[in-house]
Amino acid sequence: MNIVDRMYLDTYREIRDEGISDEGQEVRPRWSDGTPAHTKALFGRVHRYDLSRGFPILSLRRIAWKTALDEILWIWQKKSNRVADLGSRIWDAWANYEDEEGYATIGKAYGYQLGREIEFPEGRMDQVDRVLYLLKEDPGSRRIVTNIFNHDDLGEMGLQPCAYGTNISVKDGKLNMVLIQRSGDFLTAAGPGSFNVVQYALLMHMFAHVSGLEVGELLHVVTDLHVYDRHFDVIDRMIDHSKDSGEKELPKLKIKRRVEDFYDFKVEDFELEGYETSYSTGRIEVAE
Ligand SMILES: Nc1nc(=O)c2c([nH]1)NC[C@@H]1CN(c3ccc(C(=O)N[C@@H](CCC(=O)O)C(=O)O)cc3)CN21
Ligand SMILES: O=c1ccn([C@H]2C[C@H](O)[C@@H](COP(=O)(O)O)O2)c(=O)[nH]1
Repeated sequence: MNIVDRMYLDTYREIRDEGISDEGQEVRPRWSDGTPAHTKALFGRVHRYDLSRGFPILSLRRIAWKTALDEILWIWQKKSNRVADLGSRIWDAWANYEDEEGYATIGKAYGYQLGREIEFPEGRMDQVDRVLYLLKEDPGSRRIVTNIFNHDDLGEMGLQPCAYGTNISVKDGKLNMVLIQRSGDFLTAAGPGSFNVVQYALLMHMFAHVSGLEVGELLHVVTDLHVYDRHFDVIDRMIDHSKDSGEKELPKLKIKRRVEDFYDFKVEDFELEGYETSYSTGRIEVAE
Protein backbone atom coordinates (compact mmCIF):
# COMPACT_ATOMS: atom_id res chain seq x y z
CA MET A 1 0.00 0.00 0.00
CA ASN A 2 1.09 3.57 -0.62
CA ILE A 3 0.24 6.73 1.33
CA VAL A 4 -2.75 7.49 -0.92
CA ASP A 5 -4.17 3.96 -0.44
CA ARG A 6 -4.14 4.62 3.29
CA MET A 7 -6.04 7.90 2.87
CA TYR A 8 -8.51 5.99 0.68
CA LEU A 9 -9.12 3.29 3.28
CA ASP A 10 -9.55 5.79 6.15
CA THR A 11 -12.10 7.84 4.22
CA TYR A 12 -13.91 4.75 2.92
CA ARG A 13 -14.33 3.41 6.46
CA GLU A 14 -15.63 6.79 7.59
CA ILE A 15 -18.27 6.83 4.83
CA ARG A 16 -19.24 3.19 5.50
CA ASP A 17 -19.50 3.62 9.30
CA GLU A 18 -20.62 7.24 9.69
CA GLY A 19 -21.99 8.30 6.29
CA ILE A 20 -25.56 9.59 6.04
CA SER A 21 -27.76 7.34 3.91
CA ASP A 22 -30.34 8.71 1.47
CA GLU A 23 -32.23 5.39 1.45
CA GLY A 24 -35.98 6.07 1.65
CA GLN A 25 -35.63 9.47 -0.06
CA GLU A 26 -36.31 10.39 -3.69
CA VAL A 27 -32.98 10.50 -5.55
CA ARG A 28 -32.09 11.48 -9.13
CA PRO A 29 -29.37 8.94 -10.14
CA ARG A 30 -30.43 5.56 -11.54
CA TRP A 31 -28.68 2.26 -12.27
CA SER A 32 -28.99 1.11 -15.86
CA ASP A 33 -31.87 -1.24 -14.90
CA GLY A 34 -33.85 1.76 -13.59
CA THR A 35 -33.32 1.10 -9.86
CA PRO A 36 -32.67 4.29 -7.84
CA ALA A 37 -28.96 4.61 -6.98
CA HIS A 38 -28.75 5.50 -3.29
CA THR A 39 -25.63 6.64 -1.46
CA LYS A 40 -24.02 7.03 1.92
CA ALA A 41 -22.38 10.43 2.10
CA LEU A 42 -20.16 12.67 4.18
CA PHE A 43 -20.29 16.43 4.16
CA GLY A 44 -17.06 18.20 3.35
CA ARG A 45 -13.90 16.15 3.03
CA VAL A 46 -10.51 17.64 2.17
CA HIS A 47 -7.46 15.72 1.00
CA ARG A 48 -4.00 17.21 0.46
CA TYR A 49 -1.44 15.72 -1.92
CA ASP A 50 2.15 16.92 -2.10
CA LEU A 51 2.98 16.27 -5.75
CA SER A 52 6.69 16.94 -5.17
CA ARG A 53 6.74 13.66 -3.21
CA GLY A 54 5.20 11.50 -5.92
CA PHE A 55 2.16 11.11 -8.13
CA PRO A 56 -1.08 10.66 -6.12
CA ILE A 57 -2.60 7.55 -7.67
CA LEU A 58 -4.27 4.61 -5.99
CA SER A 59 -2.52 1.25 -6.10
CA LEU A 60 -5.41 -0.70 -4.48
CA ARG A 61 -6.93 -0.98 -7.94
CA ARG A 62 -5.91 -0.05 -11.46
CA ILE A 63 -6.91 3.53 -12.21
CA ALA A 64 -7.35 4.19 -15.93
CA TRP A 65 -5.00 7.19 -15.84
CA LYS A 66 -4.69 7.51 -19.62
CA THR A 67 -8.49 7.67 -19.93
CA ALA A 68 -8.46 10.30 -17.15
CA LEU A 69 -5.75 12.24 -18.99
CA ASP A 70 -7.64 12.07 -22.28
CA GLU A 71 -10.74 13.47 -20.53
CA ILE A 72 -8.86 16.33 -18.86
CA LEU A 73 -7.34 17.27 -22.25
CA TRP A 74 -10.84 17.14 -23.75
CA ILE A 75 -12.08 19.62 -21.15
CA TRP A 76 -9.07 21.95 -20.65
CA GLN A 77 -7.21 21.78 -23.96
CA LYS A 78 -9.78 20.92 -26.65
CA LYS A 79 -12.50 22.73 -24.62
CA SER A 80 -14.95 20.44 -26.33
CA ASN A 81 -18.36 19.17 -25.33
CA ARG A 82 -18.63 16.65 -28.20
CA VAL A 83 -18.29 13.06 -27.05
CA ALA A 84 -16.74 12.17 -30.43
CA ASP A 85 -13.67 14.24 -29.43
CA LEU A 86 -13.10 11.95 -26.47
CA GLY A 87 -10.96 8.83 -26.78
CA SER A 88 -13.28 6.82 -24.48
CA ARG A 89 -17.02 6.26 -24.13
CA ILE A 90 -17.24 7.42 -20.49
CA TRP A 91 -19.54 10.37 -21.24
CA ASP A 92 -21.88 8.66 -23.72
CA ALA A 93 -24.68 8.20 -21.17
CA TRP A 94 -24.85 11.98 -20.58
CA ALA A 95 -24.62 13.14 -24.21
CA ASN A 96 -28.24 14.26 -24.55
CA TYR A 97 -27.64 17.32 -26.73
CA GLU A 98 -26.72 17.96 -30.34
CA ASP A 99 -24.78 20.92 -31.73
CA GLU A 100 -25.42 22.84 -35.00
CA GLU A 101 -23.32 20.34 -36.93
CA GLY A 102 -25.23 17.36 -35.60
CA TYR A 103 -22.64 16.09 -33.12
CA ALA A 104 -23.78 14.58 -29.81
CA THR A 105 -22.69 16.80 -26.90
CA ILE A 106 -23.02 17.05 -23.13
CA GLY A 107 -24.55 20.53 -23.52
CA LYS A 108 -23.06 23.77 -22.21
CA ALA A 109 -20.93 22.02 -19.59
CA TYR A 110 -17.22 21.56 -18.81
CA GLY A 111 -15.13 22.32 -21.94
CA TYR A 112 -17.87 24.54 -23.38
CA GLN A 113 -17.63 26.84 -20.36
CA LEU A 114 -13.82 26.90 -20.32
CA GLY A 115 -13.81 27.89 -23.99
CA ARG A 116 -16.09 30.92 -23.57
CA GLU A 117 -14.23 34.15 -24.14
CA ILE A 118 -14.31 37.01 -21.66
CA GLU A 119 -13.25 40.64 -22.14
CA PHE A 120 -10.22 41.50 -19.97
CA PRO A 121 -8.21 44.77 -19.90
CA GLU A 122 -5.42 42.74 -21.62
CA GLY A 123 -7.75 41.45 -24.33
CA ARG A 124 -10.30 38.71 -24.97
CA MET A 125 -9.41 35.32 -23.52
CA ASP A 126 -11.10 32.22 -22.24
CA GLN A 127 -10.57 30.91 -18.70
CA VAL A 128 -7.74 28.51 -19.64
CA ASP A 129 -5.80 31.18 -21.52
CA ARG A 130 -6.35 33.51 -18.57
CA VAL A 131 -4.68 31.00 -16.24
CA LEU A 132 -1.75 30.53 -18.65
CA TYR A 133 -1.43 34.31 -19.07
CA LEU A 134 -1.38 34.99 -15.32
CA LEU A 135 1.09 32.14 -14.62
CA LYS A 136 3.46 33.81 -17.08
CA GLU A 137 2.88 37.52 -16.46
CA ASP A 138 1.86 37.65 -12.81
CA PRO A 139 2.52 34.34 -11.02
CA GLY A 140 2.19 36.04 -7.61
CA SER A 141 -1.44 36.88 -8.42
CA ARG A 142 -4.11 35.73 -5.96
CA ARG A 143 -6.68 35.85 -8.75
CA ILE A 144 -5.81 32.71 -10.71
CA VAL A 145 -9.31 31.26 -10.54
CA THR A 146 -11.52 29.24 -12.87
CA ASN A 147 -15.22 28.61 -12.38
CA ILE A 148 -17.41 26.60 -14.74
CA PHE A 149 -20.54 26.53 -12.58
CA ASN A 150 -22.31 29.03 -14.79
CA HIS A 151 -25.85 29.46 -13.49
CA ASP A 152 -27.04 31.06 -16.73
CA ASP A 153 -26.45 27.79 -18.61
CA LEU A 154 -27.40 25.15 -16.01
CA GLY A 155 -30.63 24.37 -17.86
CA GLU A 156 -28.69 23.31 -20.95
CA MET A 157 -26.39 20.64 -19.48
CA GLY A 158 -26.83 16.90 -19.19
CA LEU A 159 -25.00 16.85 -15.88
CA GLN A 160 -24.02 19.97 -13.95
CA PRO A 161 -20.25 20.25 -13.45
CA CYS A 162 -19.04 18.32 -10.39
CA ALA A 163 -15.41 19.47 -10.18
CA TYR A 164 -16.25 23.09 -10.99
CA GLY A 165 -13.64 25.39 -9.52
CA THR A 166 -9.88 25.75 -9.37
CA ASN A 167 -7.66 28.30 -7.67
CA ILE A 168 -3.90 28.33 -8.26
CA SER A 169 -1.36 29.82 -5.88
CA VAL A 170 2.34 29.96 -6.74
CA LYS A 171 4.68 29.94 -3.75
CA ASP A 172 8.49 29.49 -3.77
CA GLY A 173 8.41 28.55 -7.47
CA LYS A 174 5.84 25.84 -6.81
CA LEU A 175 2.39 25.67 -8.36
CA ASN A 176 -0.30 24.76 -5.79
CA MET A 177 -3.96 24.22 -6.60
CA VAL A 178 -7.28 24.08 -4.77
CA LEU A 179 -9.90 21.97 -6.57
CA ILE A 180 -13.52 22.44 -5.52
CA GLN A 181 -15.96 19.64 -6.24
CA ARG A 182 -19.63 19.87 -5.24
CA SER A 183 -20.33 16.14 -5.54
CA GLY A 184 -17.99 13.14 -5.61
CA ASP A 185 -18.58 9.50 -6.56
CA PHE A 186 -15.98 7.83 -4.33
CA LEU A 187 -15.32 4.66 -6.35
CA THR A 188 -15.67 5.97 -9.90
CA ALA A 189 -13.90 9.29 -9.62
CA ALA A 190 -13.56 11.25 -6.41
CA GLY A 191 -11.87 9.03 -3.80
CA PRO A 192 -8.22 9.68 -2.85
CA GLY A 193 -5.89 8.83 -5.74
CA SER A 194 -8.81 8.17 -8.12
CA PHE A 195 -9.89 9.57 -11.51
CA ASN A 196 -10.53 13.22 -10.53
CA VAL A 197 -7.42 13.51 -8.32
CA VAL A 198 -5.25 12.02 -11.07
CA GLN A 199 -6.76 14.45 -13.60
CA TYR A 200 -6.06 17.61 -11.65
CA ALA A 201 -2.61 16.39 -10.59
CA LEU A 202 -1.86 15.89 -14.30
CA LEU A 203 -3.21 19.36 -15.10
CA MET A 204 -0.94 20.85 -12.41
CA HIS A 205 2.06 19.07 -13.96
CA MET A 206 1.14 20.46 -17.39
CA PHE A 207 0.62 24.04 -16.18
CA ALA A 208 3.84 23.92 -14.13
CA HIS A 209 5.82 22.45 -17.04
CA VAL A 210 4.88 25.20 -19.52
CA SER A 211 5.28 27.95 -16.90
CA GLY A 212 8.77 27.03 -15.66
CA LEU A 213 7.46 26.03 -12.21
CA GLU A 214 7.70 22.98 -9.97
CA VAL A 215 4.59 21.17 -8.74
CA GLY A 216 3.45 21.75 -5.16
CA GLU A 217 0.29 20.70 -3.36
CA LEU A 218 -3.17 19.77 -4.58
CA LEU A 219 -5.92 20.49 -2.07
CA HIS A 220 -9.09 18.61 -3.05
CA VAL A 221 -12.32 19.77 -1.40
CA VAL A 222 -15.46 17.68 -1.92
CA THR A 223 -18.76 18.92 -0.51
CA ASP A 224 -20.80 15.69 -0.80
CA LEU A 225 -18.49 12.66 -0.93
CA HIS A 226 -20.49 9.47 -1.40
CA VAL A 227 -20.39 5.74 -2.02
CA TYR A 228 -23.22 4.32 -4.15
CA ASP A 229 -25.05 1.27 -2.74
CA ARG A 230 -23.82 -1.15 -5.43
CA HIS A 231 -20.19 -0.03 -4.92
CA PHE A 232 -19.71 -1.19 -1.30
CA ASP A 233 -19.14 -4.82 -2.34
CA VAL A 234 -16.73 -3.78 -5.08
CA ILE A 235 -14.63 -1.75 -2.62
CA ASP A 236 -14.78 -4.46 0.08
CA ARG A 237 -13.44 -7.04 -2.40
CA MET A 238 -10.67 -4.63 -3.40
CA ILE A 239 -9.68 -4.17 0.23
CA ASP A 240 -9.71 -7.93 0.89
CA HIS A 241 -7.36 -8.39 -2.03
CA SER A 242 -4.88 -5.82 -0.69
CA LYS A 243 -4.56 -7.26 2.82
CA ASP A 244 -0.98 -8.45 2.77
CA SER A 245 0.58 -6.17 0.19
CA GLY A 246 3.72 -4.46 1.53
CA GLU A 247 4.73 -0.79 1.67
CA LYS A 248 4.92 1.02 -1.67
CA GLU A 249 6.30 4.35 -2.84
CA LEU A 250 4.14 6.61 -5.00
CA PRO A 251 4.88 6.43 -8.73
CA LYS A 252 6.67 9.32 -10.50
CA LEU A 253 5.16 11.21 -13.41
CA LYS A 254 7.49 11.73 -16.36
CA ILE A 255 6.85 14.15 -19.22
CA LYS A 256 8.91 12.58 -21.98
CA ARG A 257 9.78 15.68 -23.98
CA ARG A 258 10.07 19.43 -23.49
CA VAL A 259 6.68 20.99 -24.28
CA GLU A 260 6.52 24.77 -24.66
CA ASP A 261 2.83 25.20 -25.36
CA PHE A 262 0.05 23.76 -23.17
CA TYR A 263 -1.96 23.07 -26.36
CA ASP A 264 0.73 20.67 -27.65
CA PHE A 265 0.46 18.07 -24.85
CA LYS A 266 -0.66 14.61 -25.97
CA VAL A 267 -1.52 11.48 -23.99
CA GLU A 268 1.68 9.82 -25.33
CA ASP A 269 3.87 12.50 -23.69
CA PHE A 270 3.27 11.04 -20.25
CA GLU A 271 4.60 8.03 -18.40
CA LEU A 272 3.98 6.83 -14.84
CA GLU A 273 7.18 5.27 -13.55
CA GLY A 274 6.69 2.63 -10.90
CA TYR A 275 2.89 2.37 -11.21
CA GLU A 276 2.17 -1.21 -10.25
CA THR A 277 -1.27 -2.61 -9.51
CA SER A 278 -2.21 -6.23 -9.60
CA TYR A 279 -5.92 -5.65 -9.03
CA SER A 280 -8.65 -4.57 -11.38
CA THR A 281 -12.32 -4.39 -10.39
CA GLY A 282 -13.39 -5.22 -13.92
CA ARG A 283 -16.09 -3.04 -15.42
CA ILE A 284 -17.68 -0.88 -12.73
CA GLU A 285 -21.31 0.13 -12.94
CA VAL A 286 -21.66 3.93 -13.00
CA ALA A 287 -24.89 5.48 -11.71
CA GLU A 288 -26.60 7.68 -14.30
N1 LIG B 1 -22.15 8.62 -11.11
C1 LIG B 1 -21.22 9.24 -11.83
N2 LIG B 1 -19.94 9.19 -11.40
C2 LIG B 1 -18.95 9.78 -12.12
O1 LIG B 1 -17.77 9.71 -11.70
C3 LIG B 1 -19.28 10.47 -13.32
C4 LIG B 1 -20.62 10.51 -13.72
N3 LIG B 1 -21.56 9.89 -12.96
N4 LIG B 1 -21.01 11.15 -14.86
C5 LIG B 1 -20.06 11.92 -15.62
C6 LIG B 1 -18.68 11.46 -15.51
C7 LIG B 1 -18.32 10.21 -16.26
N5 LIG B 1 -17.24 9.67 -15.45
C8 LIG B 1 -16.74 8.37 -15.57
C9 LIG B 1 -17.51 7.39 -16.16
C10 LIG B 1 -17.01 6.08 -16.28
C11 LIG B 1 -15.74 5.79 -15.81
C12 LIG B 1 -15.23 4.37 -15.95
O2 LIG B 1 -15.86 3.53 -16.56
N6 LIG B 1 -14.08 4.05 -15.41
C13 LIG B 1 -13.47 2.73 -15.45
C14 LIG B 1 -12.30 2.67 -16.39
C15 LIG B 1 -12.57 3.08 -17.79
C16 LIG B 1 -11.43 2.69 -18.73
O3 LIG B 1 -10.77 1.66 -18.50
O4 LIG B 1 -11.19 3.40 -19.71
C17 LIG B 1 -12.91 2.38 -14.07
O5 LIG B 1 -12.68 1.18 -13.82
O6 LIG B 1 -12.72 3.29 -13.26
C18 LIG B 1 -14.97 6.79 -15.23
C19 LIG B 1 -15.48 8.08 -15.12
C20 LIG B 1 -17.01 10.52 -14.31
N7 LIG B 1 -18.30 11.13 -14.12
O1 LIG C 1 -15.89 14.36 -12.53
C1 LIG C 1 -16.89 13.87 -11.96
C2 LIG C 1 -18.16 13.88 -12.54
C3 LIG C 1 -19.19 13.34 -11.86
N1 LIG C 1 -19.04 12.81 -10.60
C4 LIG C 1 -20.20 12.20 -9.92
C5 LIG C 1 -20.68 12.77 -8.63
C6 LIG C 1 -22.12 12.27 -8.56
O2 LIG C 1 -22.12 10.92 -8.10
C7 LIG C 1 -22.56 12.30 -10.00
C8 LIG C 1 -23.33 13.55 -10.35
O3 LIG C 1 -24.59 13.55 -9.75
P1 LIG C 1 -25.23 14.86 -9.08
O4 LIG C 1 -26.57 14.40 -8.62
O5 LIG C 1 -25.32 15.91 -10.14
O6 LIG C 1 -24.34 15.28 -7.94
O7 LIG C 1 -21.35 12.25 -10.76
C9 LIG C 1 -17.76 12.77 -10.03
O8 LIG C 1 -17.58 12.26 -8.90
N2 LIG C 1 -16.75 13.33 -10.72
